Amino acid sequence: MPSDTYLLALDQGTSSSRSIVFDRQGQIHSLAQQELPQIYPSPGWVEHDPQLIWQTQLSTAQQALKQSGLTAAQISAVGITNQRETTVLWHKQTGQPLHNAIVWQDRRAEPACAALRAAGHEARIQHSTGLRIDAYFSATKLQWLLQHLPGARQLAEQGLLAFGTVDSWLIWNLTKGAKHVTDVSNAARTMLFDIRRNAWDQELLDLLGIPSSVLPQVQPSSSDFGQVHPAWLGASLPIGGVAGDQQAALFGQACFDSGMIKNTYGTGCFMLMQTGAQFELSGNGLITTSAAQTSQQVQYALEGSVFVGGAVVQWLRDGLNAIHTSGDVQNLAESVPDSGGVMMVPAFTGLGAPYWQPEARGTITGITRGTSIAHIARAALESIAYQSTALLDAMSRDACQAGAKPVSQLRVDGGASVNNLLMQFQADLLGIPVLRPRITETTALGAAWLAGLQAGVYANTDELAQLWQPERQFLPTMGRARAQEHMQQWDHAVRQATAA
Ligand SMILES: Nc1ncnc2c1ncn2[C@@H]1O[C@H](COP(=O)(O)OP(=O)(O)O)[C@@H](O)[C@H]1O
Ligand SMILES: O=P(O)(O)OC[C@H](O)CO
Repeated sequence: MPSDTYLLALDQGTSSSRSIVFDRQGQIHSLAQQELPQIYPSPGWVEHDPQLIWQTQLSTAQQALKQSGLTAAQISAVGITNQRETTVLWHKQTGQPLHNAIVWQDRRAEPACAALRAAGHEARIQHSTGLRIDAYFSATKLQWLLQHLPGARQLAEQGLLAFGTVDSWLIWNLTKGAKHVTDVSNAARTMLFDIRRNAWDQELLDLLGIPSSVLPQVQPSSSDFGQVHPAWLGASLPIGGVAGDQQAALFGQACFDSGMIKNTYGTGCFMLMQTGAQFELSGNGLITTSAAQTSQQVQYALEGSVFVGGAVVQWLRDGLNAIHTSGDVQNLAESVPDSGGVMMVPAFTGLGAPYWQPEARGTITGITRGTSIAHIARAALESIAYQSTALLDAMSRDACQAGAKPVSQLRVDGGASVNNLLMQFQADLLGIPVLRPRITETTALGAAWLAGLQAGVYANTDELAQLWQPERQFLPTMGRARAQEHMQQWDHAVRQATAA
């Protein structure tokens, strides 16, 4: 392969659409980004306009290509990564969406989930999909659309409707309706996909009243997803890689071996551990999901998510006016030697894994007359590391119960991973090195790598593992006894938040 080979990654996230041109070494050659408007029709509901998802994504791809100074013919392949679970339903003949996309954060399907739990389906669903029954996943969002949109069920039964997560919707548009496909890592987030057999779960489809004609065809994450129509980027380009954003980040962090873990510190935090071909159900509050697959060979990951990660810093900025920009939090927090006994549990919307306490609410405890806003900022920052430590502890327990080696390092990315104070405290609590890579755009990089493998730009994952390099390593400096004391204080604070 010539060294002037490039890959284009489309990264469709919750708050923005981004496109990045990478060179063969994984260096960013050009990047374009556009905000995506959020729609909140009623409390707990979150929607996106599917046409804006498509238009912003296309426009950033065109911009990134233009800025790169390359011609489309110099791009070897296109990779797609996306916000997961978000549900789109469209008409196969007109290509028009029937409704806004229902976003992963949307809670409208909670009553349907409660009914499934009450009817005793939890174990059956977890056994096949690896998931807990929750409105977060696509299944009950799709069920809601089919039940509430006039004529939708009839159209679906006539085979005229297409359901897709955001990757499917983008591919449908990029190929001008030639492909209705998805990859295993996105299918795994629908709560309709049997991740043991790598196939849609017909029994579950029947239970939820979902006609199989609406479903996309499922492929390995690195495979032929069709061609971008020449009308869009000036040439026909192969789409060779597709993965949900968190699985793409696991891939982009080169976590190819069982036991390797990455944590993405964005608005929330998403921690994934590669578990290889072995399907394991967590005994410690995590979910099992498909990792990106480069062949028909199944690959799994354990996943835990923290609902409020970097968002606690946004709250300091927008809710408390304690800082001007998110980056200011480091100086403020560093102006005091520690949090002075203050503990913050940012359970603004309940607590996710491993606690699963939807009713919990945020608390700040340990305030004295000497407490300043700096102590609160430090406690807020530390809460991100505490929550992530609880996830890693759960993963370590699962790994240990499965007879795996102890976790030896954590790879990090996402907006808040630039914060050195946070990363050092994370390493101190965990007692293992925290590694921040040179390229922190690991989500897009993962999609580019998946596409590059399919296009023959890279021979195998060993070659990709060589490209991954740390920019900085944070080594633990705190004694283990002190770290455990900290975690006990955190556990105590969580008990207070869940009792509130
Ligand atoms: N220096 C910083 N220290 C701590 N948090 C930060 C810093 N810079 C940005 N953040 C937080 O990172 C988050 C944005 O990260 P990003 O990866 O872009 O998130 P997302 O993909 O969820 O939109 C915001 O919640 C922001 O408050
Ligand atoms: O778009 P992000 O980065 O907020 O990620 C969203 C996740 O995929 C939701 O599961």
